[in-house]
Amino acid sequence: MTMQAALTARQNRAECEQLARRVLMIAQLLPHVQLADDPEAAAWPLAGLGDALRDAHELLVSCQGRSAAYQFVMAGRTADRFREVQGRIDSYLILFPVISHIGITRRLERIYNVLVPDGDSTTGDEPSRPPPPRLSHMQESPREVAREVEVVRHRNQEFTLAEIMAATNGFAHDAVIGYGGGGRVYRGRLHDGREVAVKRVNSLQSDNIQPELDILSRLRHKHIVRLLGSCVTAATDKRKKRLLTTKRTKEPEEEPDGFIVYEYMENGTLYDHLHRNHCSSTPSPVRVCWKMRIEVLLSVSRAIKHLHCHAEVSIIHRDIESSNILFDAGWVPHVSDFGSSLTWHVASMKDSGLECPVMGTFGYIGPEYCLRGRVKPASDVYSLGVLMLEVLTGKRAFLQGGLKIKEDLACFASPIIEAGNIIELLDKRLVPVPTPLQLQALKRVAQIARCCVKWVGRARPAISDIVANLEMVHKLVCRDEPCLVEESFVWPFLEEVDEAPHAKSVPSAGYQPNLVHQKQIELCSH
Ligand SMILES: Nc1ncnc2c1ncn2[C@@H]1O[C@H](COP(=O)(O)OP(=O)(O)OP(=O)(O)O)[C@@H](O)[C@H]1O
Repeated sequence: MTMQAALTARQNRAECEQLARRVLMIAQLLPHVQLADDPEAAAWPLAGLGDALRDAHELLVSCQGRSAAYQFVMAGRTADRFREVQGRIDSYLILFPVISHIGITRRLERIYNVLVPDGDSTTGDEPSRPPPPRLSHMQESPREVAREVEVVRHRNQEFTLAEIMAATNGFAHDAVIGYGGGGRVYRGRLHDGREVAVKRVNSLQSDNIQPELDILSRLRHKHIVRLLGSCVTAATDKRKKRLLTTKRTKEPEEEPDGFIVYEYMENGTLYDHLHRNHCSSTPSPVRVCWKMRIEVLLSVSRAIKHLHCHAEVSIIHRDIESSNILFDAGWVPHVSDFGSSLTWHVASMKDSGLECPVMGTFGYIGPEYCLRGRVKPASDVYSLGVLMLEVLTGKRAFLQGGLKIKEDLACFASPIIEAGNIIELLDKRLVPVPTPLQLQALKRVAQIARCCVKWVGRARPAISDIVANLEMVHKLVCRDEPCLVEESFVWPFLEEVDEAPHAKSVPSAGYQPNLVHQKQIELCSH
């Protein structure tokens, strides 16, 4: 309408056309601003724009077909009105880049929120920062959000064998930092100076590489070890063929097939800090600080929550245990070893879990998985519960007597927790005697752990409840004065009863065989 009015105006044509051009600019910019962001948020700075456009249109119409006398008398006033309306429209034009900037920032925040969900930023003594403003998911379809995630998805580098060899100094003996079921792990340095850990997976295990790469490449979380890349050598296919076609008269050669490159975790595993004696003059902070131990548990729970609830496809780790918790140079704990992990789709998930071969580490495997081969997210919760008990007691997940597994930690600790003898349970080695407030917090951790190791998967808490409760515990240890929140905080799952057979066993009275032990021993000997 404005353009049309400007064309037919006979008086003040130059001003009319200038005004029309500005209105046209607004018309072109407006749809972009509304699409780019929340229409409501975009609308409020532009609230007066409609009025300004209406005034512009009226002004242009008023310039049509007036007499020469009218023009002469009104010239000064008309010029003032043009200036005023033009000025108002200009002020809205200036706003467009700002609104567009806000729109872009919000998009980036949304992507960040998807990749690094809230609650993942505060552990340890780090100052807590306010969570980034969130947009409601109602504002954009999940498909659009997924597309954004896809765009920024971490791409893993493919390394050549020569690069891997150079980084590990030709797989030097002194570069070996760990041994796992899959193969050796080497410390290395890439040509760009980054320190890395290289897992060398031998030929018979090489089928396990791809699932681990698929899962890890989807994940970016402060407490999950980061995948940097991989190298699958050409030997893989040839070797497989050879293994299939040749009669095996000798053991297959030791030639490796694949390598996974992770960011390097300088400060070793939680297992080492809890169970190995360090010769270093400075004692491990995990050994000497209760607050640190609680922070480790909170971080691990947050990582599991990310796997179960926030990752693009939900993931069951299947091997949560202390030697799979690694500390980086800043002592930030990271969950590692996704070689046994599997993805699952909530919609297709049966209540009874997924049937699959039993994998994991003795002492940490949930009964439903160990006995019936059915895994579900609650199986990770069981392992996390055992990890909590390990951190509280400083004892290994299974107590070994000679070659036999004597008892598992869940079985040992459950009756003690139920009897309320928390002090009896706590690690008494290097760790200082807890303050009353710490004791209150540790008691809570013990109760959460007890709920996590319930016999029936259904009775265990969801990982989000565990994180919420550990966050309260963390607040408690960080406070100097008694915590008021703690009084009013609800611990819903702590009240539930459990029919767990191990709840009835006698604390530490020698070998207390139960079905899980027997099955674990069976699996172990197998
Ligand atoms: N990113 C890393 N940084 C430093 N050390 C690491 C790293 N990854 C693994 N290690 C070391 O290597 C050891 C074995 O690694 P990992 O558990 O991933 O191997 P695996 O073959 O998958 O073992 P598992 O038998 O537990 O499945 C770890 O216990 C740790 O000591």
